[in-house]
Amino acid sequence: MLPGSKSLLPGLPRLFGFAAMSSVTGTYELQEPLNYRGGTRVQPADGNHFEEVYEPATGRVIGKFLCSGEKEVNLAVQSAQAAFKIWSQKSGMERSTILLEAARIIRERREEIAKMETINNGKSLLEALADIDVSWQCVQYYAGLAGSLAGQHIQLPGGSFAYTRREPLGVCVGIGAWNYPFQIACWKSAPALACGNAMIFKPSPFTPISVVLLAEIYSEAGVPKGLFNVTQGGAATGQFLCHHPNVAKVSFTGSVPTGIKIMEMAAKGIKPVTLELGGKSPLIIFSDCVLENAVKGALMANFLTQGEVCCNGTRVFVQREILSAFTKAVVQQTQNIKIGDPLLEDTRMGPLINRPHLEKVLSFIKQAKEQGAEVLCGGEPYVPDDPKLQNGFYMSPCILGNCEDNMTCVKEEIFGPVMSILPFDSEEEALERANSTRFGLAGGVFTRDIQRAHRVVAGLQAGMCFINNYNISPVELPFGGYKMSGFGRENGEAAIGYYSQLKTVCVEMGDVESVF
Ligand SMILES: NC(=O)c1ccc[n+]([C@@H]2O[C@H](COP(=O)([O-])OP(=O)(O)OC[C@H]3O[C@@H](n4cnc5c(N)ncnc54)[C@H](O)[C@@H]3O)[C@@H](O)[C@H]2O)c1
Ligand SMILES: C[N+](C)(C)CCCC=O
Repeated sequence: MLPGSKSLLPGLPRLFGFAAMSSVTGTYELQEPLNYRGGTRVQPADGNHFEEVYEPATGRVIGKFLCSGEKEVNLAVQSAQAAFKIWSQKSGMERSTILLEAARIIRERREEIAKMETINNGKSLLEALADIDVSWQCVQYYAGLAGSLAGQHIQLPGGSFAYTRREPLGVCVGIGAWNYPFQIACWKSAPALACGNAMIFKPSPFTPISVVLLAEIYSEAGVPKGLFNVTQGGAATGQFLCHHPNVAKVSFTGSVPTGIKIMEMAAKGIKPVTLELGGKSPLIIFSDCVLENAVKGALMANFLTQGEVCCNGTRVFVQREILSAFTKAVVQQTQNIKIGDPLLEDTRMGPLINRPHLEKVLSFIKQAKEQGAEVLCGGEPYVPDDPKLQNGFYMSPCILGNCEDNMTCVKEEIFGPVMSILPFDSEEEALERANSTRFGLAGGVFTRDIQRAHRVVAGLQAGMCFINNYNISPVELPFGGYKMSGFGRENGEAAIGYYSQLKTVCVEMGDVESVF
């Protein structure tokens, strides 16, 4: 277990029993079709253009796929509708049995899935394994809830009564981002399927591979053919899905600008949406914290998955009395992060997702310098020694000092390994500055003062708050944003409400009293 990690990234302790795996970086070639429909991998029935798939560690193109067109989307919806008829008639316990089997298979195949995730996304194998553990735990958690989904019984005068039924919505669409490809698909599909829905999932075109493994696993576990389909493509494919009249709900994870478009499309069909969007979250470190934990927390808040994490605490507010000690320690530990081949066990930071994104992150750093920030470490392209990695999309993790609230690096989501340090003096000041953003996904506080800790998180305008830790994600906890970071919740019991609808049945036990 990582020191102090406790239940951090559940499953991490298992990792250390994991046999050393030699790196196969630079060898994988994509061969099989990536669409999944009717219980099998298929080539799309039509398409608009081809997308290349990259291995970020080497910069190699490992394959390409045809982005699905309207005809393919229609077929996927038809397939899901047929499966929905069967699945929605099953009892919660029947669904639970199948989902438990899916969770078991994911757990059994965790190393293979994690390896695929690392090859396609670039995150370290250590993190990918933890992601896959969170994924099977999520499926297992909703399998556990499936059997007890129930309504209410309400007594009415004269022996009459009413009851409510929790019913599925129908065919739900899940649209995912590229930073947690397999985990996002599980966070959406597990509650959706537990509630009796079917799902069509469209991953990001940057990371199309691992979600097809999930589709195969659901089939192997025994879901009806077509219950979980994968449709590949980018914006155009996503639009066909969102506009489809037989789609009942859209659950989206991605950026704010795309989230706005998703909401507009869903509005046309009065479809409910869940929006898991971006953030620029604050992490407030008080001078009475356990400094060692606060430093570790700041690294966890900024550098998982190369900083490409929606809920990262990238605005690190540090009380002035400990600014110097905190900055020295955090810079030192950041410089020690081992960058390189993400499939090697001791690598802690892999490449960013692709070349344009790397350049975008570097340009944020250039702009930060122009606006007066000081680069305390990193922020440069990084070229590993291994010749096969030399065209990969690596950079050194960056810490910016001398930051001010109005700088672009402090206001905008960078989605890369860039931490901004901001000194503060009082609690009131820190809270006001922390909330001075259009985002509201997450926030954190490090302090030994228990009253202050609860007071500060109560004041934070954010959906996911941490006290004396950051970026842990047990599946029992609801996760989602305030303000422009979205609405709806994933994980926890709360997600059930977003994948089901209540029917009220009013039962008369006497005679009808008519006013006519
Ligand atoms: N809140 C969360 O849980 C969470 C989790 C992960 C990532 N994110 C956010 O995601 C962003 C990074 O991911 P990204 O670059 O993949 O985001 P993105 O918005 O560019 O794309 C997300 C998904 O939407 C699809 N898409 C794009 N345009 C579309 C359209 N017009 N109609 C339908 N679908 C469309 C993409 O193909 C992709 O599958 C960051 O802002 C990050 O904070 C949020
Ligand atoms: C697993 N984490 C680190 C909480 C990230 C959740 C998904 C956000 O990008």
